[in-house]
Amino acid sequence: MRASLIQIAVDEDESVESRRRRVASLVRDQAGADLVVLPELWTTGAFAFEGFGNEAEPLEGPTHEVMAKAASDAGVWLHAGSIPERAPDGTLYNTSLFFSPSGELAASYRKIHRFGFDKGEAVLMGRGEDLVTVRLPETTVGVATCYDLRFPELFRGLVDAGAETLVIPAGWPERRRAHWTLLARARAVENQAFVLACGTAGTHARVPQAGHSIVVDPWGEVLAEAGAGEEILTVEFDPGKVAVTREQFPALKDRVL
Ligand SMILES: O=C(O)CCC(=O)C(=O)O
Repeated sequence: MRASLIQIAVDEDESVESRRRRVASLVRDQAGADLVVLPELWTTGAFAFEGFGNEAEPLEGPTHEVMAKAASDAGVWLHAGSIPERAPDGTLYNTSLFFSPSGELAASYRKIHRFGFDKGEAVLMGRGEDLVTVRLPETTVGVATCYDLRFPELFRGLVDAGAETLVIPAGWPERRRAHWTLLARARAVENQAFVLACGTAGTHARVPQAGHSIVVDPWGEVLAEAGAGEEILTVEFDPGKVAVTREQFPALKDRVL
């Protein structure tokens, strides 16, 4: 299976509209991949809080339209990262969109753990409630977003729902880059699953982004890791390795809680 993680630079000198066009073109360039992954809140920037309200869109808004077409043009499964979604009741959510190769919205996921403690996303956005998995021909994907990476129980829930590949878009800051790579490996090892974690590059709202998108196999080996700048990280992996790892080292069967 071939996956491309598009680590976009999210800087303030590019408009949302032109970034959407640019990213759609990068997605189309990935024709031939099975799965393409974009980062969290790449239209606004994960730390550009004022943009959440200004740029919020309905689930089937402009990003949905452009990304559905890009997925079908490229013929790929597309985890289109997340958007600031405005729900019909006015609540904002950090919502991921997952398209099939025909451009259908196969799933959406509202981020469960909102970041910021008593500010930012944690107060501006509503909390998602549902775990989401998506069945691809080669693997079952479980989705999570950025700060969710710190909450192992969410990933256990995804594994219980059948997840073998964990896809995690993020806008992780450079300041805590060591946590990002450590936690990505930890989630892979403890769940005996592939982890595909796609971050952003650039600087917005004075927060330099970590980049360093990473793909980890079920044994915890890093298959590929990006640098700090804009980059497309492409990796081939065998989804069958999940079943082999879980059979040869059946630690998941020893869970007692
Ligand atoms: O947990 C972290 O250190 C970063 C989380 C974050 O930036 C986010 O969820 O947007």
